[in-house]
Formats: sequence, C-alpha cells, structure tokens
Amino acid sequence: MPEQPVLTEMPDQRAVFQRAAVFLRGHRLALAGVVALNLAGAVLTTGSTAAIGRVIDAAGGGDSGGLAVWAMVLLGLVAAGGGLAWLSRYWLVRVGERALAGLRDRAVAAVGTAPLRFVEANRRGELLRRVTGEIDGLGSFAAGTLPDLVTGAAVLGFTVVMLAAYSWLLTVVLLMTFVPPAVLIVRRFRARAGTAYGAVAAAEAAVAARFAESLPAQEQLRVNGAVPRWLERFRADNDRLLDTQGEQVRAELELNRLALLQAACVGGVLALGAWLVGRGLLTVGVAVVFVLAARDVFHRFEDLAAAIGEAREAHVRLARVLDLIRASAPAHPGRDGGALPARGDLTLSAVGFSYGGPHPAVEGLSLTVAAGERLVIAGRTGSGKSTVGKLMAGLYTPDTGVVRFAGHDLAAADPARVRARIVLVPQDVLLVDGTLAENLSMLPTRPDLRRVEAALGELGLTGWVASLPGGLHTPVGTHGSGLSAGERQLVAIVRAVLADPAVLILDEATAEVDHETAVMIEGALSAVAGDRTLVVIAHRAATIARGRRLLSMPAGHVDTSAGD
Ligand SMILES: Nc1ncnc2c1ncn2[C@@H]1O[C@H](COP(=O)(O)OP(=O)(O)OP(=O)(O)O)[C@@H](O)[C@H]1O
Repeated sequence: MPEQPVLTEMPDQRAVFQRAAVFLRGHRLALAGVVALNLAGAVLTTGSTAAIGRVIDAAGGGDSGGLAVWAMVLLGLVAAGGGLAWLSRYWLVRVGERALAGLRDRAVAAVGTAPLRFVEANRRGELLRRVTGEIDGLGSFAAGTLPDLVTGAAVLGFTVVMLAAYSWLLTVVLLMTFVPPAVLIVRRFRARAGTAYGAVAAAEAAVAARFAESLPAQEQLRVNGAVPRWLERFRADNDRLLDTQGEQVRAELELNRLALLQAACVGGVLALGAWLVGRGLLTVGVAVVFVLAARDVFHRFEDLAAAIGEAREAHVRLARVLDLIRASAPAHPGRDGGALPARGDLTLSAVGFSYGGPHPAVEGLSLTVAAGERLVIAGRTGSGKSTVGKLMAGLYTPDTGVVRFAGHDLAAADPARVRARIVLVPQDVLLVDGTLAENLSMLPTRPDLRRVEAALGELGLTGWVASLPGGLHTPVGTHGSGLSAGERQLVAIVRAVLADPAVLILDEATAEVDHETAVMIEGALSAVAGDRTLVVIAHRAATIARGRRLLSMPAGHVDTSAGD
C-alpha cells in the first residue's frame, strides 16, 4: 500500500502562527517598526482621554489659562495619535501583503514540485482553493482586521494602566465585574468557533472542487442528460455549506452576550463614580475620564472579541495552507545529490506499485532497458502500462523494489535531474494558455525561437506548424485553438527533443488518432530516437507490430520475437 500524501480536511491547528513565522523572516524589522508606531499611537490616544479630564477640571475651576493649555494639548494628542495610527495601519497592511505574496509563491511552488501521486490523490478544486481562496481570506484579514486587533489591544492595555493610576479601587471593581464573565463568553465562543470555521472552510472547498472538476466534463454530462444528477450532487455540497455556515453564525452569536455585560458594567461604574464624587473622593473630571475610558475599554474588548472570530477563521485558513505545503513535500527530496550520466541503462528490479485498491497495479516487475534500446509495452486496457511508464520516469516511487537509471535510484535522486534525463510524454498532453512557441520553450534551458524552429525541422514538423493559423504564434491551451490529442503529443515530443533526455517514454495517444497524425508522431519519434532509449506504451496495433522488444503486461513478460 503506497503512502498517499493527502490533504487533511481539518488540519492540525496547533502552533499555526509559530509554524507560519518562517514566512515573516524577511519582514521582522518592518514588523518591529509597526509595533513601535502602534504603541506610540496607543499612548497618545490614551493620553487624549486623560487630557479631556484636565480640560473639564480646568473649566470647572475657572482656570482659563489651564483650559487653553489643556485644550491645545488635547488637540495635539488627538492629531498625533490619529496620524501614528494611520501610519502603523498602512505599514502593517503592506508588510502583510508582502508576507502573503511570499506564502502564495511557496504554496504554488509546493504544488508545482509535488509528487504526481499527491496531485492525483487530491481534488483539484481543493488544491485550487488552498492557493487562492484561503490566501485571499488571509489577505482580507491582514488588511482589515489585523490592524484593528493590534491597535485595539495596545489601547486597551494602556487605558487600563491609566485608569489604575486615577483610581485603583474603581479599576479593580471594573475589572472584577467585567473580566471573568467576558473571558467565559470568549472561551465558549472559541470552543465552538474552531470546528465551525474549519467546517465552513472544508465545505467551501468541496463546493469549489465539485464545480472545478465537473466543468471539464460539462459537455459529456449534457450529452448524457446527466446535468440534473450533477446539480443534485452540487446541491448536496451547497446544503452542507449552508449548515456549516449556520453553525458558524450561532457560534458568533455567543459574542453578543458581551454587549449586555458591557451595559451592566457601565451602569455600575457610573453609580460608583457619582457616589465617590458626592463624597469628595473624586473630581468630576476624573469621574468623566473614568466613564469615557471604561466605555472605551468595553468597546475595544468587544471589537477584539469580534476580531478573535476573524482571527480564528484566519487561523484555520493558515492551517490549511500549511497543510498543503507539508503534504505536498516529496518524501525523500534528492538524497542522492550526484549528477546523472548523459546516457545509461534503465533498470527495474522487483518493482511493485499499488494505488491502494485490492490488487497492485504492478507486481514484481524486473526489466533492464539498455541505453539506446527501443521497447514497446503492450497489454490490455488497465493492465498497468501507463503506471510502468510513470515508474520508469521516476514520477511514481515504487512501493517495493527499485528503479535505477545508470545505477542511480530514481527515488533518491534530485527530481529536477531525473526530469532532465528521463522524459515521459503522457497519453493526454495538457498545454498551458499561451502561444505554441511559449509552450514549446517551457523548459529550464528556455530555448529561443531559432532553437525551437531547428528542433521542428529535425523532427520533420515544420510543415505541420506552418499549417496552423498563426504558425508558432498560434494561441493554444484552454483559450487557444484546439489541438487534437495527437497534435498535443507532437508538441510534447518537440519539447522532449529540446530537453535532450537520455530516455524518452511515450504513452501513445489512443487508437483514435488519425492516420496522418499517427504518421507524423511515428516520423518524429524515429527522428528523435538517435542514441536515446525509447519506450513506447502502445495502444495501436501498428506500433505493437513494429516493436523489436515487447513487454507484455500485466505479467511483465518480455518477448523479443515481435516485430521486425
Ligand atoms: N490515478 C489512479 N488512481 C487510482 N487507480 C489508478 C490510477 N491510475 C490507474 N489506476 C488503476 O491502475 C490500473 C492500471 O492502470 P494503467 O493506467 O496503468 O493501465 P493501462 O494499461 O495504461 O490502461 P490504458 O491502456 O487504458 O491506458 C487500472 O486498474 C487503473 O484503474
């Protein structure tokens, strides 16, 4: 049974921010600057509340000089505090955007270099969702909620300190009546929200995955009249999303209890403040500062509690992106750092591979394809031919046994070096959106147009390219002109020539390729072969007949009598 690195629907949510800290590495200085600005802004904002008390006391005591001075101080504090808050918010948003751009690059690179089994074993829509939707959600959090969270926490802390300096008695009463029930409410919310946000994220991903996967099959679904059945399945995903969203809203409503608590506490502070003023233990200015500051504490706390909900959601999103990066990492990345020779034998020793079903797709296959040899693999549908091709190309790691090129275990070699030596042209070649030339030159060596034209000439394909509406500049891929399966294989063969591999494995497009294209593929393959090892997974009787050495699947029986 192979190790199947699949994504977890509810990934590990422990120490998520610590694990993500690596993506902030280049931004630590900027973050320290943001925190310093934020603290300074919070001190000024808190100071302006204290200045209000001074203004009231100066006005009540008929001190017009003091009144003018404190009014000016108040204005200055409000203006400077606002300016610093704006600056720190702007800076924080910029740092967040840069850190998230880095995270997205890392996530896309992780999928780009992930083992083939990882990409096959996970839903495309789920992968898409994690590198787009989840990171976009983190972006909104970083730009919207995070600055409020940071500023709110700083102002809250300074306000409590200021209140204690005015009257520790009132502060203690305030904190004792407000904090314990508030903490209880937030804890209850956190307990429910963890699963609620995770369930929503998973349900959203399922909706996206169902849609993304079904879209390419849309034509066939319509032809077969299966659209209503597809809509039913989609509706089931949508209903699940609705249920999870309902649970999320119910969890968020827990936080509404804070408003009630807040109202009760403000009433209490007002009554106690009036009593202290009546006894001459407090000035009116200080009492006003107290009520204003207490309201500020409650509001900030409420904002923070609401932001905790969004922080929880961001936490889940981050956990899902980190899960993608973890699960997509190759199991043994490049243990053998040595260079692979330009030519060599390809050897399979007692190779076994299973997709996890009841029977292995390949079992105990031993075979040596000598350098420069041509081998045809044939067998009935589903007998494991393509699987052998992928094992030979190092795209799959065998569960048992070993595949070696020139004596190097492919599972331990650097995947980029393996790709440079062994190229597999799959049955269905997919092109990226862009011109034909762009698709052909999508190689680490970035061949220029002249080199591409030369390769086309070597393979006898200049005429075919000239027959396309825009020649080498013809748009291809999803939005370009449609190339047939056989023509797309031609594109991949040209790309293989440009990559100059030692071993070329062609998983022949199915028998439906028209005669003309089949001849072009055949001609290109003869031209490309040279001293290269050529393995053709045959679907056409003509190819099988021409095989000098035939590997018959599934028994892995090698027959040298076939063909000429
Ligand atoms: N990605 C996959 N996940 C699970 N099972 C798979 C996967 N790919 C192939 N299989 C199964 O493994 C077995 C061998 O498949 P494989 O594609 O290697 O056969 P094949 O001989 O190339 O078939 P064909 O001639 O139809 O292309 C089949 O039973 C198939 O259903």
